[in-house]
Amino acid sequence: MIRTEALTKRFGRVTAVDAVDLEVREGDVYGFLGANGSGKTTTVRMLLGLVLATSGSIDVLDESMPGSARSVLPRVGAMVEGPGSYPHLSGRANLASFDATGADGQRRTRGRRIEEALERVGLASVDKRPVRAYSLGMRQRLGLAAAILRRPSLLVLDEPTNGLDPQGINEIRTLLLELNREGTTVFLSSHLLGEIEQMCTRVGVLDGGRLVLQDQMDALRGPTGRTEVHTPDPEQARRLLTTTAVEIESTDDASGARLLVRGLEPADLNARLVEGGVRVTQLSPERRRLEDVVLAATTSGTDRFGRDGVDA
Ligand SMILES: Nc1ncnc2c1ncn2[C@@H]1O[C@H](COP(=O)(O)OP(=O)(O)OP(=O)(O)O)[C@@H](O)[C@H]1O
Repeated sequence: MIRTEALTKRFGRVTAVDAVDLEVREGDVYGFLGANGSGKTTTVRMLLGLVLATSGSIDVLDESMPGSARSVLPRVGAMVEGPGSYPHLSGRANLASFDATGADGQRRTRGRRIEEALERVGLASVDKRPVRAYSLGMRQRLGLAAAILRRPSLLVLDEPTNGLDPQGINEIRTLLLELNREGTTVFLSSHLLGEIEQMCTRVGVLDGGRLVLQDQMDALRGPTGRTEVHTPDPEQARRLLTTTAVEIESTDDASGARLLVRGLEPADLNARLVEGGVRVTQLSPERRRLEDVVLAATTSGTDRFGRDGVDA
């Protein structure tokens, strides 16, 4: 759906985007993760033909950008750096005027599509108030409504949850996952690790303009080789597993303690614990956390990334 090769953008002496090879596949929810200033917005703008690349190539929906912008852009729903709208018009009027521009906004279905888009972003009940009276969250939703108005096969969204409260963030997440299930490929940029970890099937990490990591989320969050066990009997478990490397951490929940066990397959470990009379409330292979993977890949570490909904 999106493929770039050696995509580069220089602003004078600053290399904002440095030889980036993106690969976004059909059906992905692709999370484009990077700290503030790492080059996300510049990349997104190049994908959409809003900024010219210094060098490198871009294919979107199998066509070259920006050369094929006229045929590509009507099939891409986009929201970049805050939604643009006419402040004196209502939300509906904004969507109608947006839909009337460009080749594909079929007039016959416009009214129905506008209502459907407003409904999906949670703005169905908006009245005739002009957009200038909207809260930031409402504007963000309106921007998303514009992006999905033409039922695009690809959505490109730059920080789509910026300015939303936790409930709004949740609603937008749910909406994007729903659209994805219906067949829309979603590419979204974010500086929030938690957001990407929760939603995305594939991740690209930008660090100082370079793509330092790109892989399927499942592969990144692969098993560590340890098994995580929750038990109310940690000391008994430790005695039983004397020949095995065991780390014990206490947890706050009622399950007692969390044990990290290396050197035994989960099934064997489970059998041994049960035979030894150790009560087990939970047992599963430990998986790597996205935060650790990103930390290892980036020079700046993860300090400059926001946690879930909270800026660093
Ligand atoms: N028009 C411009 N002229 C000069 N430098 C620019 C321009 N646009 C971006 N830059 C620089 O390019 C680098 C990347 O910026 P960009 O906005 O793409 O990052 P970002 O990851 O989107 O950050 P943010 O999350 O803060 O928007 C920064 O160092 C920025 O100062």
